[in-house]
Amino acid sequence: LQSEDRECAFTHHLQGVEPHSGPINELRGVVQENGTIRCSHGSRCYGLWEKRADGEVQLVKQGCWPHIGDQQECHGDRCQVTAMPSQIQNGSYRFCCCNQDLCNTNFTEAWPTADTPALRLIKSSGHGDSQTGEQCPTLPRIPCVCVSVNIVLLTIWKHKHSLSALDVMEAANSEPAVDLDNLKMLELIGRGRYGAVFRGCLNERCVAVKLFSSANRLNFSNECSIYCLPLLRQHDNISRFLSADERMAADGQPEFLILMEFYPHGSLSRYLSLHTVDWSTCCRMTHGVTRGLAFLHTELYRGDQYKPAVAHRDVTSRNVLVRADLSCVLADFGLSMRLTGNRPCHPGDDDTIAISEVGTVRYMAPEVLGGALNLRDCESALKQVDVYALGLLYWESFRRCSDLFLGEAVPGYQLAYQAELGNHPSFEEMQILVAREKHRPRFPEAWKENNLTLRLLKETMEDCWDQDAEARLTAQCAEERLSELTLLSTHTAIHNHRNLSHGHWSPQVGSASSYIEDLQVGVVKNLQGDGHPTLVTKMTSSGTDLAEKNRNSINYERQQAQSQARLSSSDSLSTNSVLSLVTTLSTIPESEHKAAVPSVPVCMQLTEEDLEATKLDPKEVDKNLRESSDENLMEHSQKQFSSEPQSSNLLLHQSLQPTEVKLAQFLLVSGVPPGSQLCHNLPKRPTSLHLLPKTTETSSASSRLKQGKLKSNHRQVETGVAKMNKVTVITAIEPQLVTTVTNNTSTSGVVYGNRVQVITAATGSYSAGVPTLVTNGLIGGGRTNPAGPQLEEEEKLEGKKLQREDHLNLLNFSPDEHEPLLRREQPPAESEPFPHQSRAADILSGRGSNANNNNNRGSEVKPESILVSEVERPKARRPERPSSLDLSYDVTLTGGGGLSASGEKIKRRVKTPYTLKKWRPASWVVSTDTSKSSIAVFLVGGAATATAASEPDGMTCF
Ligand SMILES: Nc1ncnc2c1ncn2[C@@H]1O[C@H](COP(=O)(O)OP(=O)(O)OP(=O)(O)O)[C@@H](O)[C@H]1O
Repeated sequence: LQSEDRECAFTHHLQGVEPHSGPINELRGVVQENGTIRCSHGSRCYGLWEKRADGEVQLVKQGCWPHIGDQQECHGDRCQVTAMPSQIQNGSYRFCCCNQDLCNTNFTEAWPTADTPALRLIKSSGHGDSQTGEQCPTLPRIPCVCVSVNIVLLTIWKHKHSLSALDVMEAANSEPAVDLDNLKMLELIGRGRYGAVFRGCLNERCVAVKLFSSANRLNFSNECSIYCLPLLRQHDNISRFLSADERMAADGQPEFLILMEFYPHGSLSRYLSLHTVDWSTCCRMTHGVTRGLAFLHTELYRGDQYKPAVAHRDVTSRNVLVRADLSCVLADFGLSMRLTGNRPCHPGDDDTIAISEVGTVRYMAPEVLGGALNLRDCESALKQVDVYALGLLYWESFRRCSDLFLGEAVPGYQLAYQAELGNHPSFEEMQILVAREKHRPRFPEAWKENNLTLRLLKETMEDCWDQDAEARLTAQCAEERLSELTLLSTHTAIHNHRNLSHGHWSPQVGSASSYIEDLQVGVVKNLQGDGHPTLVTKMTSSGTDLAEKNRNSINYERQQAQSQARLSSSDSLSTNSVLSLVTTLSTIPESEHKAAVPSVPVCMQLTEEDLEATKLDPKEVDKNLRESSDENLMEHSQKQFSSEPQSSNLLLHQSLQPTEVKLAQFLLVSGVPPGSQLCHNLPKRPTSLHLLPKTTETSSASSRLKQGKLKSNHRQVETGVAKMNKVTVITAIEPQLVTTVTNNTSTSGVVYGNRVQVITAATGSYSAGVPTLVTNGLIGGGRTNPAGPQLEEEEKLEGKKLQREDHLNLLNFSPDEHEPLLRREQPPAESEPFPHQSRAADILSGRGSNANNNNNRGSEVKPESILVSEVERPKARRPERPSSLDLSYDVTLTGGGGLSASGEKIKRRVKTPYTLKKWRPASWVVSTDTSKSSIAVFLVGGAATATAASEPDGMTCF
């Protein structure tokens, strides 16, 4: 039945769609001559009506409803409105969906009301057997900003972007219109790739106005449509959208505005460039961003409201805004994308091409840079891309945490990879550094100490920016990590003193994703690949009891976990049981942070033992401790932080960690040829940067494979260039800033073509004492120094790597603003190195390979012979963290012969509590005692042959 075509009543007056003219992928069907629509892919029919106060009913939209499974009532043969209208704007909208041909012609209200019979048939006009003869409206009167914006956009884009019923529903949820006639633009406060941001004033309220030129209206509309999603605007960690509008610019072109709450500290990047932060503030900031992202990624149902999962796709420290109380919100949804479960990414779609082409180059995940985004599961893939960037954002933030640099100067603010590639990294440089060389931002020397806090912090970053996208944390899990980190003291007098004396924010306790608190009790379907709703309940606490309650709550969890572990002791299930218990910790709403101030911070009451013992199965700990002794960890840490470049001629045994040696020995004993198998377990860093090694007879197949991949990259990149060209042209007609700065006032002019609009205003608290804007460099190219004055200090210390970059000290101007989303020069000749290779190679070899990278836990280099054998084989997926999370490492071979993790595996990983993960050995753990061990080692490809008929080819299980 799912694949059956359904004929539905169709009304799409807003778009003026003619029969047969609607693209099938937008309308979800083909419009018929008789005005109906034939829906494909098993879509259902839907209808949306507006019922006015005077009782008049007007049809808004009818058509195909592709969101099967989202609404139970879609299975009926009649279009029944089951959601109480009070949930929707003014109680005036009626939505229903159904699964019979033309069942959406009329609707019935399926709830009893005082003045209507339980099932009162309400007629709508337009199709089929109209009972009341009311005329279909050609344009609904929907009194909300989002819809008016969307209507404007609809007329502009006609067939390009349609307003779905869901859009209208979501729009109906929005706030009443704001009258923008009284809006005054006071000061330019920032500029991004898609527009300029002004501080403005509306009815004496300070607002931020984001101005998009007509060329960037797609971003504008996308941002609006995301802000208009149900539930989004209620979230604490999503920037607050107020209104949107279109107006005519001086050049006669339309321009678009988004009105937002004004965040006095500006972006996180700006704040960090001007201030250091203490541990608790830093945790709070990063936790807020993570919480916002986790919420964004989550598909949510509440009553009749549905919020799809959304990928941000441009997570950067510039797209996080800082409130006056230093809490943070996620902003800038111009590139965001809905990832509803029913939204497939078909390879080859326009959509699909766009999927892999966006973002800020600096923050692009290796799979995006390498053109290897997994489009088969784009929902997970895009979330993973966001989490990668989140890891970089953590690094930027905690590097400014004064409590992590006791007794020494806190390093100046740096963007991720700024030390390596400066202010304007090119796509190629990023590709070499991040995708090929697996380089990650370097942890400061001061973090070398392996105390618990630092270890957890570093692991959290590493687990976010893991090279293997599927091995990354989910945003929900990252949020849990941040919650746990918040509990930890940095073991410093400064930190303790601050907590005691200020105590303005008590650490949030609990590992359950706390964004749900805002929604009270909700059914959440939020995990990648996890179709099971999770019921989350809210627990609150307040006042001085808070700390004790938190502690009790944790102890309670510990007891539960331990007793559970006792019950199921010997098999891997015990671990899973512990995991599930651990993930249901109670939570405390952030809104209570301000009020509930424990006299002694929770983090000071908890000892390290408390935290470590809390959630661990003692047997698991014992086992892991044996394999992962402190010495091992220390050794690992030393390797991580070794700044000495390592020789490329190291012998194999020198490049292996003890556990890897164990594995080697084990494999030798098992009769597996080490040369062919071990390389999978070795770090993948090549000794040189030959990205396109010359093909040999023996490696032609794999070389072709690689070339094919590169070709595909080029195709995508070229599209990116085309897009950028558009943007570049547009930039010329965008307002250009002319600013002079005096002590306390700023006079700014905005150039619209040849017209200059001068705005003078007291800069107020926002820019007081801060050189927010100086004489503009934009007209001449607009390159900026995002990092502020501190950076320059550090640049000198950083071996003058950044001196090549021009710095103009415009804090609010994106360093990447004039960079393409993707930019690529001519593809190099096959045998030549990449144009920027030498720079990246210099960085990597001169300073030693990145020691932080969790993917490089072993040695930095590998013997040439192993390199060759790696080139000769298709690259196998590196098994991730076998000892902790994936105790039954569940892998399947895809049709193409590559490995893919199963949904089960992802699910388990997603739910892995940190405390178990942190005990994982630095590398492999192999036990030959199969009766006691729940660990399986899989060797993939090469000489190993399957030992059982059930095992896939090329994979041997020991
Ligand atoms: N609501 C706001 N309140 C205060 N400052 C803001 C607000 N929105 C944006 N800004 C400032 O304006 C700058 C530019 O923002 P914008 O979102 O246009 O660009 P961006 O995020 O820096 O770059 P891009 O759009 O290319 O990602 C931000 O970095 C921030 O400093």
